[in-house]
Amino acid sequence: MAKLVLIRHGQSEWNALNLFNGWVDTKLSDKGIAQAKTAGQLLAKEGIQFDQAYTSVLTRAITTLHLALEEADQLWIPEVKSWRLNERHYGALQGLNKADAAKKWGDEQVHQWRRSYDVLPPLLEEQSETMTIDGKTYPALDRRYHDVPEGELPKGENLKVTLDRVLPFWDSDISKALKDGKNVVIGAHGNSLRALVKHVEQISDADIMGVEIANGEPWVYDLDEDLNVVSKKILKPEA
Ligand SMILES: O=C(O)[C@H](O)COP(=O)(O)O
Repeated sequence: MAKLVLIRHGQSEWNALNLFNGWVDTKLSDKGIAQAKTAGQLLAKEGIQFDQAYTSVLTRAITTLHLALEEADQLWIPEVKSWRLNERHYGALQGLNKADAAKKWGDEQVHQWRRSYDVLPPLLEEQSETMTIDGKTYPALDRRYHDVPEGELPKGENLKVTLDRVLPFWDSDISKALKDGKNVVIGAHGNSLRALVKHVEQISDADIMGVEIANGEPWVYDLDEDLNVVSKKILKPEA
């Protein structure tokens, strides 16, 4: 039996502004920092001893993982970062305000882009290394992606495409650690984690639309040796 803990990053600066984030490398807001620390306290209270951590190459997930592990006194555990755990690439929606997008394209269209399994967002015409919004420049598709296989650098992804690029890393690294009985923590993103949850819980394409993962609330699974879910709970801060 092994434990798998999924933590969506705390609120990012762009979550706070209600902007589509995707692969743009924004930082945690003050609220996000507090949520990450609370996640660590919740994990410490559960007494979970981790063996291995995984995270994306985006600052908001890495910082959340580190703050949570520090609170749980386990910042020392081995850690692997992979672009395959990045947020879903939101294509040409990145940097747009979600409410403005709903006014322009309609609530239903935006809901499909955000929650459906296989509807692609409008794609980027070209990839750029930075993204500037309200006079602030953020890293986007920069040198950290030099190891992405040719043709795989996304211009926009739905959940299906996200799952397709998360799975090779699940198979090569994460599932192996779990099968070795290691307790694993993954610090990642709303949609890369929804993709993993779909796979782990074998959720249908239709039902995954209703799955939401809140910022900074750890999802804790007990998995058997075939990685079937034995139990699951979501740790929530006291109201
Ligand atoms: O990329 C983003 O904007 C968020 O991290 C996830 O956004 P969503 O809830 O619109 O999928």
